[in-house]
Amino acid sequence: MVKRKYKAESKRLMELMVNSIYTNKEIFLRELISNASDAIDKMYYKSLSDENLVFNKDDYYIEISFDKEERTITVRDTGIGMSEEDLDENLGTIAKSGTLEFKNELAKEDKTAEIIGQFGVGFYSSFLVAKKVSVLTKKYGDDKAWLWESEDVEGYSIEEAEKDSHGTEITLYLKDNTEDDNFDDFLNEYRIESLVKNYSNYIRYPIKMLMTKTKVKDEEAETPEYEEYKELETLNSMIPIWKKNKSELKDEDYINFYHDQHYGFDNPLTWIHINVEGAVSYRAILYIPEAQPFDFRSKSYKKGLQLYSNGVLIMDKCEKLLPDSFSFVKGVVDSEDLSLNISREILQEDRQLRVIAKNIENKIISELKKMLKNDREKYEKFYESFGQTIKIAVYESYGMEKDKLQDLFLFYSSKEKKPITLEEYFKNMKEDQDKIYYATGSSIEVIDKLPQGSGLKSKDIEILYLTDPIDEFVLKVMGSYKEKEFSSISQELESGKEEETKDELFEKMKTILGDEVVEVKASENLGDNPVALLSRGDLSIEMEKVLQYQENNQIKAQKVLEVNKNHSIYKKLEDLKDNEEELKLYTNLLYNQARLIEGLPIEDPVEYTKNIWKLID
Ligand SMILES: Nc1ncnc2c1ncn2[C@@H]1O[C@H](COP(=O)(O)OP(=O)(O)OP(=O)(O)O)[C@@H](O)[C@H]1O
Repeated sequence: MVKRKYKAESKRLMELMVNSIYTNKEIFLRELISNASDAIDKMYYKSLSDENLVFNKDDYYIEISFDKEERTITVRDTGIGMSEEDLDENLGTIAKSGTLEFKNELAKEDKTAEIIGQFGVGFYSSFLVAKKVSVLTKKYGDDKAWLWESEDVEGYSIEEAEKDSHGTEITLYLKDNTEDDNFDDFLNEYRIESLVKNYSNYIRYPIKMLMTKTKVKDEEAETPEYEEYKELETLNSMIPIWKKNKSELKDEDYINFYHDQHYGFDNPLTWIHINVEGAVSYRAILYIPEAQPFDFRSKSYKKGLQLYSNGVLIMDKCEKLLPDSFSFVKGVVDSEDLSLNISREILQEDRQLRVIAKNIENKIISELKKMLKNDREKYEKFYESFGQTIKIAVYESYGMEKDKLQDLFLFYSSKEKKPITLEEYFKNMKEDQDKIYYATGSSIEVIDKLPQGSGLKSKDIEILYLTDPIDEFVLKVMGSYKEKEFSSISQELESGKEEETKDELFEKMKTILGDEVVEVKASENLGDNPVALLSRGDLSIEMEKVLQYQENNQIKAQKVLEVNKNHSIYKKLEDLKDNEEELKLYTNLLYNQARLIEGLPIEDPVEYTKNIWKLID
């Protein structure tokens, strides 16, 4: 059987490839610059084994220029260049990467190179914006130079040409403007500058361009006149801050980088500079902002870190690098070990990314714990801004994130009169105490006066005051801390236990209140308060409020009205037991007052007020 080769309509294939791989036309410049950088790298690696070649840094750079009249953009490098054969092989064959071969050769000698190219397609992205591309090139060590040209992706030509020194000069003849695309946009020095800074800022070699400047024409003149002149400027900053050693960097370097990258208008509260070498190597700088980003609470806020591979920006917001609990963290990650997909836009597979994300999460947690231990004030400031985000993450994971994050929580303590951690509460627990008590309400002051807390306080038991509406939901999904169950002071202790002897008074009060309460009963824990409202079962009164507010849900907590038998008001009720009208009046009043204490609305405020007037009168 004769084996036949596939045939392909190369023009069609090329068009398909170019237009389907890249979603963003502007990346053509990133690809040409990356190729130029690889070509200079090859000179560098050559110099390591070639005695005759001295790698003088100043001789190696990339230069971009454009011609508005001709509508061309040129990217020139002083790299290794290409021979006629190289041109034919590398630019004449789709998906052939001379650079990958070079990297593989180095690998055979156990050398690694931070080289960018690997797929053998980047060059063709030129055709996203150009109708014609010409490549003038001379290989290092060769006498002859060559001109490769291709128009409308329809084949290419190679002819001998003139060029003084080694390197490559690629000229793009821009496509005609269309209704959708204005290619002339690229013929603007500020546009090019911003593309370089965005995608190629950390290419190791200088990327230069003539930039327009102004100066005063005549210093002596009374009214100064300005004139324009051009100056060759390096557009990229080359060495990224995250590749420098920590010891080289001052606080202000980190703070400046935070502002330069527009991570926030505030100053960072702290930062973590990571350099991991291992199965997956990466470097990162992570910032914890001082204040919430201005759009943090809006739907348009997107979490994520900037992701670089070998100094080339791959993604501006890589969501997968950050868990929801730390969605406020800003920063950058750079790794050589990522498997990029061909467009360098998304990642081929997630394994490396998952390893990095896990590692980053652990680093953030340990940094926060360190802050909690060493700089409590700073931590409290952090927690004020972002504590809720961490709590929501625990709640939304149905408690799965609990073990990881629970020691980052702070809640106000009734005893310490300041926020404490769960661990601190745990350590302070009484020997026979088997529950972690909490109380909920709109503010510390309000909670502090809740009658339900009196009993515990008299026994010197600490209570956590929860003022954030999410708090109780979080504790409910957590269930316990170090095997100590969370227990609300507003939750009935022994739910629904039938009393041995039925209390006639309480029965009557229950009848008056109807479905508003499930029971009226006596309590020993109300201190000097006559009544209090407690909840039975899982849904607390605080949760009822949040749910009604959030979801306009009519779901209600089962309420129990507890009455303090040691209070004089109880005695009064006893006396009124057989006076139906008076008992109704007082029962309703006391119930509504208990509702008010809990922050619940009164169903009929007019009736309630009139009843009080009746008593005053
Ligand atoms: N400026 C240049 N100087 C020298 N060789 C170059 C230059 N540009 C391209 N080449 C050669 O052409 C090959 C193909 O380039 P192309 O950009 O298509 O792919 P790549 O850079 O290898 O991989 P990737 O698609 O990942 O960018 C390169 O591997 C390199 O051998």
